[in-house]
Amino acid sequence: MLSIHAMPDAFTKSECELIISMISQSPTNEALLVGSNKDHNLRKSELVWTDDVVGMEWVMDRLIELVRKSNRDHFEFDLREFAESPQVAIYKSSDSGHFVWHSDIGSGPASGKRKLTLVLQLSGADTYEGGDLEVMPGAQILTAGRAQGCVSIFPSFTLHQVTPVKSGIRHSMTVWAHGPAFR
Ligand SMILES: O=C(O)CCC(=O)C(=O)O
Ligand SMILES: [Fe+2]
Repeated sequence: MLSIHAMPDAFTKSECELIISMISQSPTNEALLVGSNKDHNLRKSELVWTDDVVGMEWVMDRLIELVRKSNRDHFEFDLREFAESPQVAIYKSSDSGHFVWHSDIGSGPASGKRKLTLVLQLSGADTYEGGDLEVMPGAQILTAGRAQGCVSIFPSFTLHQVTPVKSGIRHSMTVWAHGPAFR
């Protein structure tokens, strides 16, 4: 099974900047972990759920198409729906934005059915330091593509983390595809 599928130019730089400016007008929520426990040692970021932002339908349409193609070509999981709003996470160096090692499969009605995780790098790679998305599909740690507009897709059970942002601000968008339990 393919561990991480990278699509380097999935979005253009100007599309990423447009998404950042659209979400920057929305109020943010403090990031909650799977199961809604708040623990800043585990995660520190702000979140915007894009279902709450008008004019984002084209983004969702594109993300669905990318997941569909990636799943057809690489994963072949039984996917049925996108049961949760995509979220934009904002990791700021001013509060050491980060997210420690975790899997995305939770115990909630939607988070328990997550099967593929898609992360889109929204910020320009040289606008922040640190903030690497690292994925551990096996014994080795892989660093996801950092280029603006790069999409990384991996099974939601895969351990991954975002290292602390040392300077600047990192924006990313995450969406999950859901389906029946693995068997
Ligand atoms: O921001 C990222 O690159 C990853 C976010 C993440 O792991 C999550 O929302 O579960
Ligand atoms: Fe995650």
